[in-house]
Amino acid sequence: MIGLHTAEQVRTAERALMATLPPGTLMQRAATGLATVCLGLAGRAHGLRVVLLVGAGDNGGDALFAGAQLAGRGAQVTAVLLAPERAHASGLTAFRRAGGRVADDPARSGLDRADLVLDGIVGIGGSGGLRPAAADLAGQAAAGPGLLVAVDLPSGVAADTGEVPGEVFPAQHTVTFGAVKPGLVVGEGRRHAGQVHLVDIGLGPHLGDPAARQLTDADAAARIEPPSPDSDKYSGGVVGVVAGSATYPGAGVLCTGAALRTRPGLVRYAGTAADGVRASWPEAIVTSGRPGDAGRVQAWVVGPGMGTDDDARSVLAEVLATDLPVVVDADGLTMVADAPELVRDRTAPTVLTPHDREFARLFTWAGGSTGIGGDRMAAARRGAAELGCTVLLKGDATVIADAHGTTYVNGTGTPWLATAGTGDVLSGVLGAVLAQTPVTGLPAVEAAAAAAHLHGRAGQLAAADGPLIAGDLVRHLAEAVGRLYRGGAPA
Ligand SMILES: NC(=O)C1=CN([C@@H]2O[C@H](COP(=O)(O)OP(=O)(O)OC[C@H]3O[C@@H](n4cnc5c(N)ncnc54)[C@H](O)[C@@H]3O)[C@@H](O)[C@H]2O)[C@@H](O)CC1
Ligand SMILES: Nc1ncnc2c1ncn2[C@@H]1O[C@H](COP(=O)(O)OP(=O)(O)O)[C@@H](O)[C@H]1O
Ligand SMILES: [K+]
Repeated sequence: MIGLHTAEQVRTAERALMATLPPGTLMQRAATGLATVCLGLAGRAHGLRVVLLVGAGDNGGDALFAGAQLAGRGAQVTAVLLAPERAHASGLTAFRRAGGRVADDPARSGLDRADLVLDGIVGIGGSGGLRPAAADLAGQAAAGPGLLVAVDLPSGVAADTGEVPGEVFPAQHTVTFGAVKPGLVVGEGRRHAGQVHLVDIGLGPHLGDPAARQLTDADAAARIEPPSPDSDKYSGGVVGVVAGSATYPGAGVLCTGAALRTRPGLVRYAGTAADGVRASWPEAIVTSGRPGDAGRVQAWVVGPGMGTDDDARSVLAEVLATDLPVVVDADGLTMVADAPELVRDRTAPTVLTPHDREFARLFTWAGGSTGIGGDRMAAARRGAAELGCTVLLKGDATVIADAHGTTYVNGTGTPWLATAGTGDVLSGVLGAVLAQTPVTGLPAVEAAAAAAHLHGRAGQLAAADGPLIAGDLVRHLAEAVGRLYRGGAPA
């Protein structure tokens, strides 16, 4: 499990640890980790042209000490000081002593021919959009040829939320210290962090509970129960699917297929796309009747492509009136927006899986001029609390939150998933994981996080050779599940 810790949580842990160590120890650990990652990325030190962008705080101190180490290994290192009189004093002394050069004029920093640029402008001490001089340097770095490495956090990204209120240093790599900050993996910040390298500076015992979490492959595997020798087709949990329509059977086919491929015990389908579903999936038990005619299930998926007419509304109400876990997606969400009490009054778990437009329709405060806003974790938590459910807010970093504030940020996937029908597949995967929860006892928020993780991995596999369509995702689910269980080993 990867814990995501806010700036305040990191500072609290740092204070506790620093009290036990000689002054400067943590910064030395951070700088040594940073220099080590940089050497690994560059593959050499001698002759390497490095430019440090140095702000007035400890983030700049990290850059200066790391720059000193690189200079000591033969790199040609130039520091651009944003506030020369406030630059980290001992960092600057060490840097000069190691042969580093301070640029007299930011315009002649060498950013136009650097091999490597370290962004030490601002770290967890930042607030608001980058100030003009810092924004200008970030822009020059982005325009130049150097590999862009952010120190702790790309300058311009809000550590706790991933909001980017102005200009930003567009990092290709971020070397972060002590703990991964949410802003590196969620919202817009994720798009500017590049590959994240976590340097252990010893904070672990002092960190406490994270503000949010991200599952690893092993975590996801542990949350999707494989069959055992005493299993039968019912013991993995039976999934019920209400999706698609006579005119548009596709959503029913994709959703049913995804549920089957995730955990093929038994999947029941009830709805007007029955003929199409039966033709595609002879393994499913299919009725064209109402959910009540389908037989017993342990979880329902309701909504994708089912329409929003009076019949659809009454079917949705029937499913939500059960005492079973329910995933509500797509058209189901549109109908819940008109009748939120259907969800609010439930005692069994409900998982809503909106994309941004559906989210804005569901929650009036999010539908205003500012929309969801830049803090996607806060938005998902607020929506979940308002309806007493779990909200899975889709995006390039899907956020899952429940009414207690427990939050996960998904770390898998690919932009190729932005294609029609992939959401229908996600709801089928989620239905299958949720149907196990009466046996596994897994909270719905964890089931949803595991489903999003698996869905993203299937997307990565399906996109390995080029563009994917939603059907490819269903076809790659079995391999994705198998890889999770085998720890990612190739098939
Ligand atoms: N506290 C510790 O023990 C450790 C801290 N470390 C480093 O220290 C950093 C935090 O240092 P600080 O608390 O000094 O804060 P920062 O260095 O992150 O930022 C403070 C400086 O940035 C400026 N600044 C703030 N917002 C800005 C904006 N929007 N545009 C331009 N400049 C802005 C401020 O005027 C101030 O000079 C961490 O991110 C990490 O890199 C590491 O050395 C590990 C140990
Ligand atoms: N740019 C992106 N990068 C990664 N994943 C994405 C991106 N855009 C969408 N996705 C994922 O693709 C899926 C799309 O779902 P959805 O919008 O409901 O599509 P549909 O309704 O057509 O099935 C979600 O799982 C979402 O997280
Ligand atoms: K930085």
